[in-house]
Amino acid sequence: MENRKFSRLQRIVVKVGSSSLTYKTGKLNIGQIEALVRQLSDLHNQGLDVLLVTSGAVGAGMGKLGIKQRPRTMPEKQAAAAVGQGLLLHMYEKIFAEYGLVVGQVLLTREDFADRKRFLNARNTLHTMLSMQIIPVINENDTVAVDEIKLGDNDNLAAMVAALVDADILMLLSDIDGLYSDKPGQPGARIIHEIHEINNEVEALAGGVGSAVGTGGMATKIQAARIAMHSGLVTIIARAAEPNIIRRLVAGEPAGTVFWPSIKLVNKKRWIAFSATVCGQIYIDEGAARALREKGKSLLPSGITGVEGSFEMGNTVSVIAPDGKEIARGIVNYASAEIQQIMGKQTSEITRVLGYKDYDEIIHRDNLALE
Ligand SMILES: Nc1ncnc2c1ncn2[C@@H]1O[C@H](COP(=O)(O)OP(=O)(O)O)[C@@H](O)[C@H]1O
Ligand SMILES: N[C@@H](CCC(=O)OP(=O)(O)O)C(=O)O
Repeated sequence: MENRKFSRLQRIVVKVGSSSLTYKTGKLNIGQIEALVRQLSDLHNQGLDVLLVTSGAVGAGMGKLGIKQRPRTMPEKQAAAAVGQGLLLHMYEKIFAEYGLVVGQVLLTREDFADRKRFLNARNTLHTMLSMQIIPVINENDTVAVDEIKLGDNDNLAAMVAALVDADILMLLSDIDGLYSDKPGQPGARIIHEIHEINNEVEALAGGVGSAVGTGGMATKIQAARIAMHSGLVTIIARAAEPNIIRRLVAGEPAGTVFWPSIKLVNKKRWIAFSATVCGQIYIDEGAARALREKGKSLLPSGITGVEGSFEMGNTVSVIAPDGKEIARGIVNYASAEIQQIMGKQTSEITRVLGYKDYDEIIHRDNLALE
């Protein structure tokens, strides 16, 4: 197979899963961590911007505490993560230091992506770290993240980080060398080398949860690849334990499974589409769906047939076509209670109905990210 050609390769996000960082005993796989750090340090020395998203806090904590089964309750997981995150960072700090590099710990939760101010703040911090030649070592802030604010898996976290910093490539390194056509180990299961579109068939390949310590298996890796593809970056799933895998992938060697990106969304639309919390639904008629999809228009009150959820102006909502499919997400100019009153009406009627008119559009096209 020919070598892959990347249009730009300046900034890379490498995510390593728990299964690759810890042994079955629960202890850290130091050899693996050393091999990863060595390659990342070398790429950093070549002038690439390198960000590491690392799992393994819960796994490492379990090892230290002598817990055999992955904890079920949230507080137990959090306690294990509190212990394990320290161990992990210590290890990275120590090994990167051997190569003369400095790391900085970044712990994120869903809220850091859902709130635009925090999103911009996180982006500034990461950009500043890169400009100061610091290697960001990123994980979810497991010790404070309860269910409601949890991303839950580091595949999605890594994709969101990659989109956040405008990376060129996202590598998801795991205990398996790529996405297989069937459950690995099944007769006839073979690796899929390239994916250009994530359709139902591709999604069906993700056979539930992954290894004993990992979270999400292939399902979350495919979700992550979807985010990355829509954000204009290449995703590769490959095996962490392959010798020199990161450097080989950067060199274009056709290992693992590559997901090629679709059109690049501008930053704000990307944030609307993938990071913002969806606070409600707006249902629209066929005419409005066509105007949005085919003509790139803003959403006006006249095309709206229903509203669900309670949201404020400035929140992100999903826009649903008559066939029940979500066709866009956007930031609303009016609260749900106001939209209830003006839906189906002409723009010229807004003032009469509400007593004021701040905007003509319910969602301006600049704040609308189409599917
Ligand atoms: N179609 C598939 N192709 C490859 N791996 C799959 C597939 N379906 C399920 N898996 C499982 O996903 C696992 C990797 O996911 P996970 O354990 O969450 O890894 P990580 O800890 O690296 O995130 C593999 O070990 C494999 O058992
Ligand atoms: N934040 C968790 C990782 C959760 C996770 O996604 O794990 P994995 O599927 O192994 O990447 C931890 O550090 O244990």
